[in-house]
Amino acid sequence: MKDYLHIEEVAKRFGETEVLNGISLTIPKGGFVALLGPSGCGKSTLLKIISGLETETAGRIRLAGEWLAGVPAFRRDIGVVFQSYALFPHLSVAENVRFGLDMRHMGRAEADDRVREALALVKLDGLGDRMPRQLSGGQQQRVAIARALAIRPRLLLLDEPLSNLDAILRKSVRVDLRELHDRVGATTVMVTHDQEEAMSMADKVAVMHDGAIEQWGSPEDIYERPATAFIGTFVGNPPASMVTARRHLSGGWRIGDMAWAPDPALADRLDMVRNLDVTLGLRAERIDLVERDAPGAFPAELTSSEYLGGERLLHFLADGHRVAVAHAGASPEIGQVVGLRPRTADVMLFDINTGLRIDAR
Ligand SMILES: Nc1ncnc2c1ncn2[C@@H]1O[C@H](COP(=O)(O)OP(=O)(O)OP(=O)(O)O)[C@@H](O)[C@H]1O
Repeated sequence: MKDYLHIEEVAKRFGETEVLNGISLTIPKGGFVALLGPSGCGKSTLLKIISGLETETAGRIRLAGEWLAGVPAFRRDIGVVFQSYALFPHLSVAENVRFGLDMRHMGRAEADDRVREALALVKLDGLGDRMPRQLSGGQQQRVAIARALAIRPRLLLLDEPLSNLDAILRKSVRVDLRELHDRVGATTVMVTHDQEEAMSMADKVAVMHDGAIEQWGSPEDIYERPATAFIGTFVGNPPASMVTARRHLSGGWRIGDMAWAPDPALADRLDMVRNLDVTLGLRAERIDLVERDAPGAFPAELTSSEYLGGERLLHFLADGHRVAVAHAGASPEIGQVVGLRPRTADVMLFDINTGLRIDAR
């Protein structure tokens, strides 16, 4: 079912404040979608509206063929996992997982089976009698997921599910979560502000900004073809560096006050830009370090260097613009001026005024 979850023009206002302005999304059965955006962009509000904990001001939502308007949260068969896990501290692990089943007045034997099945799914078999405080953070998070899965939800909603875990655990749990999603055939919507999490787990990502979806695409689309400069600076580790190039009246280009002669193929692309100024989006792994006056390069001074194991992330200043470069060879000295040559085909061009990407590569 291609439009298993169908969100149509959903808007939300709190008083005068418009938090969501007409969100539309369609998610197939079995899909794993991430809502990615900075704090305050409205992603949690959208999740709450889907789950029935908030009511939309306008628009409508259909799940598995059923319009949800007026259907209370507990009748939607949606499993929700919040950032804080919200386990009941005075209930055992099994009782926590059972909670939604008791709410649905499920018979004891069937509920016992479901609890056992859900705990096995998250690999916590045998820990049903423990209390939440006797579990690690990662285990508690899995109990919260087991509780959401026990009701065999039509939809699984995850709100920043990994944010309470330490960095190492987060990386392994994100693999576990994705595998679990595939194994149980769930359909999942996850909210996160962490681009790495969104890109590594989801089939499709909705990048949200100021209550709207700025781009909807696969992780590759979002990384390779960001629709706006905002997305370029939000996605990627490190994010793309943004550099303003200015057309010089006597021909050629400048970066700040420095003359820059882009290689001919890039110059052709730049020549199609109508404005005087253009924003170049440069990915750290797609810039070569060369002699300062090598063809196609612009000069930049090394200001700091981070060792990342295997390679370094070098931070340069090019006449006021910060540029990050991933580099595996020997590092220049701090303060040294070298040439940075962006790989022509990988340079992203954005409109200086609107931030929209100019050319389709
Ligand atoms: N009940 C409410 N009443 C008034 N304003 C609210 C309410 N809930 C959320 N907001 C506002 O709506 C905006 C979006 O909030 P939301 O929690 O959806 O953002 P978010 O993208 O999930 O951010 P975060 O990652 O920080 O949770 C914020 O400006 C927030 O202050």
